[in-house]
Amino acid sequence: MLTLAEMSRETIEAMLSLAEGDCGRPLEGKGVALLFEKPSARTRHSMEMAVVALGGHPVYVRADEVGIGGRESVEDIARTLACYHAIVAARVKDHGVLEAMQAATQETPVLNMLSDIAHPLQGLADLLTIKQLRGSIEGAKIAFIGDGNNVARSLAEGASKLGAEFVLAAPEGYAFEEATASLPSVSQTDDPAAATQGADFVYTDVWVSMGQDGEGEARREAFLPYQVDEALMAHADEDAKFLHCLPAIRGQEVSASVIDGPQSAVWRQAENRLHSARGAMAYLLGVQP
Ligand SMILES: NCCC[C@H](N)C(=O)O
Ligand SMILES: NC(=O)OP(=O)(O)O
Repeated sequence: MLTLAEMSRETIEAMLSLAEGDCGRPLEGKGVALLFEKPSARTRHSMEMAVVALGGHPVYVRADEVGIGGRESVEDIARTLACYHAIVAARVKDHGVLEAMQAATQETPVLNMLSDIAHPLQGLADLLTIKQLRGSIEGAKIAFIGDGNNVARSLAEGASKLGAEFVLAAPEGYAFEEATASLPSVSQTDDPAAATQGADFVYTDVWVSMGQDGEGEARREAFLPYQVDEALMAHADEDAKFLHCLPAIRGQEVSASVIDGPQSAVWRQAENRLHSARGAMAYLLGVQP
C-alpha cells in the first residue's frame, strides 16, 4: 500500500468497512516494523496501537538506527525486516525508497506511513471521517486550500476513486502535476473562494512540509492569500466541516477561530487514524469485511 491511486474502489471500501467493524486478531504472534525517517505523533501512535489491537507487536525503528543506504542497502533492510514482521511500514523522504522496499520484500506488504508524494493512511482516515460526518463519500465536495502536497494528493486519489469531487486551490507552482489533476472528479484553481464555494469539507495542511525548511520563506509568502479563516469558510456549505491532518500552525494555513471552532472535525479525524490503520492492516493481512 504505497498510494491510494494503486488501490481499487473495492479495496478502499473494504478497508473503510473494516475500520468501522471487527477485524479479529490477524497479527497474533506477529510483528510490524515501523521505520521512520521523519518525525511523527499521530502516525506512530495510531499504528502502534492498531498493531496491538490486531494482536501483534509493533517495533519502532528510527532510520538512523538501521542506516538506510549507508550501513546497509534499502533492499537488504527491507528483506531483513520481512524476516521478522508481517508488515513493513515506513515513513520516508523519497517515495522511491518504498518502491525499492516493496520490490525487495515481494510477499510481505510494505505500508507507506508518508512519503514526499503520498500519505495514503491519512487519506484513508480522511475518507472515513467524511463517510461518518456526511453519511456517504460519493457526491461530497472537498475543497483543499494550499499546497498540492502528499496529503492533498492521497485524498484526491481516494476521493476520485470513491466519486467525491475534489478541488485544489493552490498558487502557481504548487498545484498538482497532470497525472493527479486529470483524475476523474479532480480539478484545480488558484482561487480559494471559488474552490470553497458550496464545499462540504474544507481541508488544509501546512505550507512548509517536513524537509522543506529551506523553502520556508518563499512558501509562506506564496500561500499568504490561502489561509482558511472564517471569511473563506463562509463560501462553503453552511454545514461544512473543516479538516486538517495536523500538526497545524494557527495563524498560517488556518486561523485559530476555524481550527478551534464549531466546524472543526480535526480531532475526529486524528482519532480515525487509529481505526483506518487497523482496517488497512487487517485488509493487507487477508481479512475481509
Ligand atoms: N503529518 C502530516 C504532515 C504532512 C505534511 N505535508 C508533511 O509532509 O510534512
Ligand atoms: N497527520 C500525521 O501524519 O501526523 P504525524 O506527522 O504526527 O504522524
